[in-house]
Amino acid sequence: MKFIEQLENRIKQGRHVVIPDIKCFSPKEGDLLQGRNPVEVAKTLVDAGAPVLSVVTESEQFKGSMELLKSIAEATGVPILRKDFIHTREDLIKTKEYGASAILLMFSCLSREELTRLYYEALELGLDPFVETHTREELRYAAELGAKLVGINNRNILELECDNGDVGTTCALAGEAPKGAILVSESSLASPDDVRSAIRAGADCALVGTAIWKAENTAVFYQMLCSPVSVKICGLQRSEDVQECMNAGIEVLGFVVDYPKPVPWNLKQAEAKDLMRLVTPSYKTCIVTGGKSEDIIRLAMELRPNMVQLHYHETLEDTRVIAESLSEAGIDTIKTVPLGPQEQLLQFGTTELEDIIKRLSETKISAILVDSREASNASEAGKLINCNMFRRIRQITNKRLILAGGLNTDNIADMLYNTEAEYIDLMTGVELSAGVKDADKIKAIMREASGIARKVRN
Ligand SMILES: O=P(O)(O)OC[C@@H](O)[C@@H](O)c1c[nH]c2ccccc12
Repeated sequence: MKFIEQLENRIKQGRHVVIPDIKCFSPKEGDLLQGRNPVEVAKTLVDAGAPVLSVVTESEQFKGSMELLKSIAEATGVPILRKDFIHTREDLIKTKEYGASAILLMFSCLSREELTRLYYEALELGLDPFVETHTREELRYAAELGAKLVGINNRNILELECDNGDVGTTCALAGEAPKGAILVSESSLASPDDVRSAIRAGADCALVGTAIWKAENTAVFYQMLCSPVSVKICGLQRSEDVQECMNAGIEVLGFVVDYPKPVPWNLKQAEAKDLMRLVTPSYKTCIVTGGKSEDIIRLAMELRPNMVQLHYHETLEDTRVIAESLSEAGIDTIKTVPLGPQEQLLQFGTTELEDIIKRLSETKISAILVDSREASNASEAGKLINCNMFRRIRQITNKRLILAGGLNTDNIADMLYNTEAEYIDLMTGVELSAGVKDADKIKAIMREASGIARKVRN
């Protein structure tokens, strides 16, 4: 039970547990190695914290091998799941001989009788059976079998990863998973947010292959996948700070552009463009702006960020129009909710926070940012928001909720503990002076956000 035990121990520690899939080739994406040695990549992932590994040994479609399994088992020493199309007892014996601790058994290519027989033979040989499902019925059968380690493949493996399955499969099926089993969401997970969605839906861990192989920095990307909290750093103005954020695993890099009021972080469109060009695809860009809807939409179309944050006097109607138009272009909209009564009246015609949140939730925005800093005090040092209020807001919306305003290295641990925020946004709290970020502070924030030093709630 080495594989299961190792996973269980890690799940208890409160970080998101991600099983990296060592996969040389994807029928959909082609060569994933790009000249790298898979054994070295496996070592990098274990050094980055991977508690276990999965190795695809299937040779025709995925270009794996048993020798690869053996080399990785020897080089890393962590428990390994062998992924292949397993049919016979001999396959199991060989799996054990080559150093794996767990074996994949798939409903998609085994009858129930075959799977049941192999399940018990695996146990007898001291291998942890990993039962892979894709439907409700298969999950029900996994429960009847008493499986302790159950995967939901988000894709239909018989289509060799070419179908459009996504984390939605896990969200739809997780409720049906056998109680007490470790539930793994596998395939198609591309970002830390996909991992969070799978875990929010009820998975205990995620198995990620392709996305890890496509990332520019394997270790940093792996750590981002394991971070329960997503960090956004705003007000970037210098190329070295953009680089520091990426090195530290900051998920969202924010640029204040054409803000209608003078603030020290403001960039011109061309300056923002140059900085945003440095951001590689594992990270997301956000422009923070405000003003007239048409200007905001035009700016977004020029700069093509992943998201636009409306942080000025935009009304509910402006927000609706902007979010609608940006979502068609694949750009997410974040709206900052004003906390002062005057701004609330101006933008939403009411001072009832609950109403404001409900109305915003009906628009196409993807996230609501709760910030003590608003248009009237945009350049002052932020003060902390009320944690109870933040938690209350979360009860009334399904939108992502971003915590912002006055967060810094001194208060981050308490604020994360008291709000249970999954998305946080910092600006002045990681600065030496306006627009100059401090790499050490950024790293300290990441340590807290990734759960390494997190207080655990009982
Ligand atoms: O690369 P992805 O989309 O993260 O998927 C990994 C893994 O789930 C997938 O490779 C897989 C799932 N089940 C399998 C069975 C055999 C071979 C491969 C697989």
